[in-house]
Amino acid sequence: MLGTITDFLADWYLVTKSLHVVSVISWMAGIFYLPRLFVYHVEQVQAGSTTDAIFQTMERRLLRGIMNPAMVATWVFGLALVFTPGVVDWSFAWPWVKAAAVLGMTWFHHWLGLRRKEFIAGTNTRSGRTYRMMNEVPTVLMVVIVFSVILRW
Ligand code: HEM
Repeated sequence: MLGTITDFLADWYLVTKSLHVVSVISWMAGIFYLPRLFVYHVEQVQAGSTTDAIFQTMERRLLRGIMNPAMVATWVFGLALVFTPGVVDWSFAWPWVKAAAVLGMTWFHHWLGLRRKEFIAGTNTRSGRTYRMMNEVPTVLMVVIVFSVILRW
């Protein structure tokens, strides 16, 4: 049974990896853009206005329509790669570094989701500057992830 699954994963390795990268690109597009929307939302938009409603719609569609499915797909195809024979050697540092950075990225995604709920409730307390600074978190994590998965130390 287990042999059948690993054979299947080995046969589909390059397809799984392509789908992983496609999902990653979609997830990252949203993860970089949503905090930018929050910056404009805080700095330019009056709570309760029509523009507020438009921003909330854009934020909901980005998170629910793109980022959530893309994150799930990234995890599914990424874990399929982990279980593909010969892909990950846990005696190296890179899989651990990547795993830590990916958990950080997943935390950041959920942090953005919580902030979106505050915008809906009209209780956001964070400044545009905070959202600008938080935008650097996924940038740093992305650099760490790409270097670890490609250099494979
Ligand atoms: C969510 C959990 C994730 C898991 C479990 C995971 C796991 C993996 C594994 C095992 C590989 C295969 C490495 C190989 O075949 O050489 C891989 C490839 C890759 N991953 Fe992920 N990954 C995840 C998320 C991410 C994220 C968030 C990014 C980017 C921000 C990313 C970027 C890449 C890239 C670019 C490759 C292709 C590397 C290459 O072919 O040399 N992954 N991933």
